[in-house]
Amino acid sequence: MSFLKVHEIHHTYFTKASATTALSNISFTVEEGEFISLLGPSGCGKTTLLSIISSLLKPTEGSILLENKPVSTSKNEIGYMLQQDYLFPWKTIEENILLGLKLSKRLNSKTKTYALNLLKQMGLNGGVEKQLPKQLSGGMRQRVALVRTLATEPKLLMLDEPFSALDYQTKLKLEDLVSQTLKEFHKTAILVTHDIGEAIAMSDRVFLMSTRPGTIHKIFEIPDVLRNLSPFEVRNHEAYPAVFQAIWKELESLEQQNE
Ligand SMILES: Nc1ncnc2c1ncn2[C@@H]1O[C@H](COP(=O)(O)OP(=O)(O)OP(=O)(O)O)[C@@H](O)[C@H]1O
Repeated sequence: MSFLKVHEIHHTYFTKASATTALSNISFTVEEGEFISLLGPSGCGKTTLLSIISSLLKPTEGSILLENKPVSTSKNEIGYMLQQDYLFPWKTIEENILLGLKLSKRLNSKTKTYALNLLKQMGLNGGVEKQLPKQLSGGMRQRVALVRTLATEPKLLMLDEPFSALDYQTKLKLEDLVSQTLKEFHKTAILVTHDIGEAIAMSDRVFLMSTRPGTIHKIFEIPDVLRNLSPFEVRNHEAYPAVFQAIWKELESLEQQNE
């Protein structure tokens, strides 16, 4: 049994005047604890696919199974980390990270301690929990967003360009932190990114998507020597440039086909 099974997904957006086929014939499986990235040109359907996997959007055809069952939106099975942190500005950091637990009626002293400990583990201590989001830097706010995501202990994490609004140095540091945390908690994650380096540095496999309609064009297995390193170490490893070149070449040829 696969942890996540994406089976023959096909999706067309219909409007009164037109029909756009966003995804065609998408099938793959993801194992528990695996980290995969979706990489591809703009408009290849990455966001549509994430929405379908999280059951926020019903596909025209096909099915999604998480541990052999359809995904339930009510059970907090999926956690999100997005480009914007979406923290409530008028709520303290503590209130923000406990919100998911509160809404799902699972807030008790045990889950609260768990969330507050996660905050410390992310290096956010010294009274940060009593502060408001505007008092924190962009990188700190994304760390809070990660805590809020992990606090409800989701089975599957969706990371939709979570680092793209950050400066380069913060982004590299946060990639390391997220990667290390997800490995420690043995979390399964799907990352959407436009950054080839980030995809290689964080993933076990990189799915390259093509456009019109969106399909999985090619799957790149990241070599074993890079797998147990931190994203920062991966970027500096001698095996990294060859993987980068291979994906770059394939992406270029896809873009040429679209011109
Ligand atoms: N609500 C919608 N109605 C009609 N067409 C849509 C809708 N949402 C997306 N599309 C179309 O479906 C295709 C895939 O869009 P999607 O946003 O999933 O791509 P993406 O890979 O996430 O793009 P980007 O990298 O630019 O964020 C595009 O051609 C887009 O124009």
